Amino acid sequence: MTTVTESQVRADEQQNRGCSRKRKEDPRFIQGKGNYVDDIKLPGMLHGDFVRSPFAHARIKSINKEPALNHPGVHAVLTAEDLKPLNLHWMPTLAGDMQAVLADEKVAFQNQEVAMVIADDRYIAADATELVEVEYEELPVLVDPHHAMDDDAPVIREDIAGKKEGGHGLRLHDNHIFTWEVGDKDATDRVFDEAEVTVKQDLLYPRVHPCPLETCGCVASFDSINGELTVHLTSQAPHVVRTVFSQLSGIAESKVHINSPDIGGGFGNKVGVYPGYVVASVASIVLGRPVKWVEDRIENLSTTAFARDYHMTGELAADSQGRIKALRANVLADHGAFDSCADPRKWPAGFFNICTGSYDIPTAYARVDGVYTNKAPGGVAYRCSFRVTEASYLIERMIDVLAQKLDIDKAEIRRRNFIQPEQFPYSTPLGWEYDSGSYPAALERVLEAVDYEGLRKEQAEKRARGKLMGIGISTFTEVVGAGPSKNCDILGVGMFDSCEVRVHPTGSAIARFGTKSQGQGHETTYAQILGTEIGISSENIQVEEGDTDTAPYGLGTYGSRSTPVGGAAAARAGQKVHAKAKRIAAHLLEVSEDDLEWDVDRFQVKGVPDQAKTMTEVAWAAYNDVPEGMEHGLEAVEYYDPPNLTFPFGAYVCVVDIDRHTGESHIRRFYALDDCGTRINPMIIEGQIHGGLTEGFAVAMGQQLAFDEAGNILGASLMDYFVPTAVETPQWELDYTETPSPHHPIGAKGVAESPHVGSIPCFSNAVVDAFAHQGISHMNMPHDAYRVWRTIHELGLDAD
Ligand code: PCD
Ligand SMILES: [Cu+]
Repeated sequence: MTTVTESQVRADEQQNRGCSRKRKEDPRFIQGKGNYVDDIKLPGMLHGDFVRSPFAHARIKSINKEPALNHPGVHAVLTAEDLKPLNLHWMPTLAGDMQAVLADEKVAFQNQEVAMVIADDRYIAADATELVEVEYEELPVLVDPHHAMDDDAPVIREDIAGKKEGGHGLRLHDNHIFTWEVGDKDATDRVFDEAEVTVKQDLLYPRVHPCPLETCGCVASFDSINGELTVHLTSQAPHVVRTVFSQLSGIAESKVHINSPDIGGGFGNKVGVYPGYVVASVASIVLGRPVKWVEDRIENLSTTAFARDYHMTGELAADSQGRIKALRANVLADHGAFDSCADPRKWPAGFFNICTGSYDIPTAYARVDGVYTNKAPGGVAYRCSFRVTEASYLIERMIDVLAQKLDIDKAEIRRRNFIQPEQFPYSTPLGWEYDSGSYPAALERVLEAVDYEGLRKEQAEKRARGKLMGIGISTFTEVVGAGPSKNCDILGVGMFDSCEVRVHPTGSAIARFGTKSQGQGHETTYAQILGTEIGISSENIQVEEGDTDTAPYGLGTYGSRSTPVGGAAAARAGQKVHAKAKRIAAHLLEVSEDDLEWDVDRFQVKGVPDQAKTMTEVAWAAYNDVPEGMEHGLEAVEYYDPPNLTFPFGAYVCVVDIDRHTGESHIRRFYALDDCGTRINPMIIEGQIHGGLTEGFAVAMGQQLAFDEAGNILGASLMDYFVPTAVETPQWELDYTETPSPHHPIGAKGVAESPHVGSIPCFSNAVVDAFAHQGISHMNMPHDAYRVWRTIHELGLDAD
């Protein structure tokens, strides 16, 4: 009895896996001691700022740098002409396309980078950008992707005009990028032809932006004596950047040093390589001084990677009982002027083929066509594992559309279609193998928690009185943790991830990873994973990421891959340390390994708990008393290539009251149950879910990057772009179930994106549900007050 309690006390003191311990990184963040790129100041550092195009599509007739060069404090003005001799005026994108680093003879989106002014400080640089005289000849502008493939559409990319092959296969038009098809088209068509019921709906997922609080930036510093390039940069994937920089510049990868310091939010915006990084690096090489480039808010919103812009048509075929027989999805994807979508190389539409969701749909087919338009490039996974948000929106909206058509309750139709727990591992018709899930239980738990029956009764009463109340449900499945390297790579590098851990003589440790936290709390949670495996406290394990000189190679943090891949590497590296420690302990105790048992932080002789060696003792011995033939030291390295992705899921309910005079939505309740398998730090998970739900609320209720007919971006500042504060943000109610991943070493799945992926359709479903009795089955996002009011007004519901 006493020993159990006593080891429990020791386990609690370690604050390892499962403990809601406070975040180790927070003392520095909350005391203003974080170190962000813009905090870095090097001796002799200069500052760059871009001259950007006012037009969305125009030919550059001439550029006159002289007036800017004559301005005091200006050191250089770089244009595409200056980069040409170095062959750096274009750069390859992650999607197999090329992107202009500085506009080469023409511009193809508003605010495109045309020249960089490098000056003594940021203010001089900004002033001097206005002195650079650029003569433009305007060209016809293509804004609407639906007209991209018209015969008379303006050709956006003259550099590849007439090319029949792109980075992802055949091109059908000069503005066409790729067609991506998955599933069985003929079989799907046949099911639709014979189906009792079919529904079809156009769904616009507008262009939005991840909008991290810290914008993108870098400080590039070239050491001409040793030929080494150091770049401090806001990257979610520093090692990939190092490889790209080495390939672009011809500098040996060992002489390229990329360092991502603290990052103030990434959300997918900081995955790609931006022109600013390249031009600042060139400027540093040319001028022999460090050069800093940091975007302002408008530059961030209007030029660095956007997300979504998916113009989708969803179709379901079902029987009269609402059992789905087939799904068909057609998507037109607006990728802007260059295809710099950040997806694993072989996945031009990301993981959009998760669009069959949590449902047992026997037959399916999806097609995505990417096109060029005169908009900024991007296509990043804004809190979503590569187009999963779009997929989840499609299926969660479509199942509601079907429910309304058949007049079946929206919870009931989900019940009738769920993949059942005993069907896992489950193979989907579009190619995934879901590792585990327990969907019906999650839904029932949530319905009970919110008193779903009661809410429906209340809604009926309110409707009778002319009031608008909506109940939204979303029962989504996410796919996170890319990997497996056999089908996921970035520029040819397989998507494994890594952990290196070293236990010091006195029993504390340092661990380094190939991922990169942007606020997620990796310094805490990785330490907790390692702590449990090794048997030392998370407090005594220092976690480092982001410096490519010291961290092992890894593919970075996005797509909620850190826990599924980096976390797995941590667990396995910890297990390797444990195995060696056990041999040392056996040697110290003079017994065979088989006679030892593990208890929280020590090896003890079976049945004789007094004879034990703690990890602190073992660590010391690793440096002075190891068994014969064993190397000294106590460390391990793991490069983990996951056998599959992980499939977290959830069940959400949203209750909204809509004011029929103003169109304003009040989210009265939002109940979110998430299942991410084994939970490492419940408090961090709660924070991640709050963040994801808030960003989901932002997207569904207000975010949009809109353009006018001339391709001018509308509202690219925080005056217009909706970033909810505590004032607008609803109160979240959280819950969980725990279905471990069968293939992850400790059963953990990712969690950070799930609330975003799952909540957006839930908000939409709630808003639409408020109008269901009026025959409305879909409304496009964002559901801001004006747009909702327009629907109310068209229906005449605001009369009196
Ligand atoms: N089971 C479990 C899971 C998880 N966790 C935790 O949580 C977190 C998270 O995780 P994950 O899910 O794995 O993820 P990651 O990878 O780490 O991260 C990423 C994500 O994350 C999120 N979140 C966040 N937060 C913050 N603060 N910030 C940021 O920026 C951010 N971002 C966002 C995004 S967008 Mo993408 O990139 O789009 O794709 S993707 C993303 C960490 O800490 C971890 O550890 C735990 O605990 N448990
Ligand atoms: Cu995505």
